[in-house]
Amino acid sequence: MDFEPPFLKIYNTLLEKNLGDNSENDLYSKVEGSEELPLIDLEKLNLEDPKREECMKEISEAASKWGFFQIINHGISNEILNKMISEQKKLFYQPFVNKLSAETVFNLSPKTYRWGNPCATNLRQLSWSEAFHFALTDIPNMDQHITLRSSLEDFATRMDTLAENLVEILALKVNMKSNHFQENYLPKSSFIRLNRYPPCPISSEVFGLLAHCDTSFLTILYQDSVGGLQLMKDGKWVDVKPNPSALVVNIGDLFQALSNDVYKSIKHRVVAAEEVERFSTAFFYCPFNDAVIQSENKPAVYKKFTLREYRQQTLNDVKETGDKVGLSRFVL
Ligand SMILES: C=C1C[C@]23C[C@@]1(O)CC[C@H]2[C@@]12CC[C@H](O)[C@@](C)(C(=O)O1)[C@H]2[C@@H]3C(=O)O
Ligand SMILES: O=C(O)CCC(=O)C(=O)O
Ligand SMILES: [Fe+2]
Repeated sequence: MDFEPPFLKIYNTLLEKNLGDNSENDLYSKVEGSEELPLIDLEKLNLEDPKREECMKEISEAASKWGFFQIINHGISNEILNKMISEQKKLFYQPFVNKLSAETVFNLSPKTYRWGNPCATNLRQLSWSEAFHFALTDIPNMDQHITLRSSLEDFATRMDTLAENLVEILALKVNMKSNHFQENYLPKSSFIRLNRYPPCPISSEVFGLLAHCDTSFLTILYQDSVGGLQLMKDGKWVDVKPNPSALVVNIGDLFQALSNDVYKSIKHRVVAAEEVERFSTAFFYCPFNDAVIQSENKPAVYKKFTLREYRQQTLNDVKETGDKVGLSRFVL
């Protein structure tokens, strides 16, 4: 199919070198934890205290204990989510050569389309997936993509409001001012990442997406019903089972730093499926690039840094090592 990225061809050298090598072959051996990821009903936020307060507590406890939780009654309609996925499919089903030249062929911003991990140095770092990134600020200019633009706009508007509500609740619980995010981090550099995980003939050898933490304050993810997302909990990989009415929320590196490690940015990855393709859509809630990330708490765990510095460090690390090093680069 001419829309599939040529993973096998490009990964050939690394695969030939490593297939049959057991140290690289036990990729999925540690999977399975029995604990259930918190599922939080946001409907309770519309009720009177103590129900509302209880819900806020559930959110902050999940963010500190798990760094991950699922939400239901989140207010984003199935219509908006389905419309997004159907536009996403249309985009991924374009010929691979056109996706590669998305800047010229589709008149999209540079680096909108990404596939695999061009910097991988070993099997553990290969990723059997492709993605499109859309900065929220670029979406209004997508004149040549009317239906995609409208889906992205609807999705972004709802996700942005939801993310704002969640970060404000989380901020309150670590004694930050209730409008901390509004006052300090506007305009934002939030973006949407459309993910596609093609069927993978060597699914026991490579990941759909290698283990990473997100560079964001908070990420909200919509996943289809295929499954494959796993998160690290107490040293074990735990499946995030698909729930069609839920969205997955996770704390990103920036909120971990801002909360001085109260909230946790947790490693997660996606296991590749052999027979079926999988789609997910992620909203990364981020401040403007020169926003300073610094906790008020003492003693501070991290040096103060700007998002720009953090992104640059990540880029360099990925280029040099194939992997994102992350927050440990900024420990005091
Ligand atoms: C190779 C990589 C690119 C990535 C960092 C990683 O090591 C693994 C996942 C990628 C990801 C996914 C979420 C965000 O889009 C991102 C910016 C991040 O923080 O982790 C990207 C990284 C990237 O594109 O540089
Ligand atoms: O597809 C998923 O379930 C997770 C995607 C993800 O982690 C990301 O886009 O950062
Ligand atoms: Fe992620």
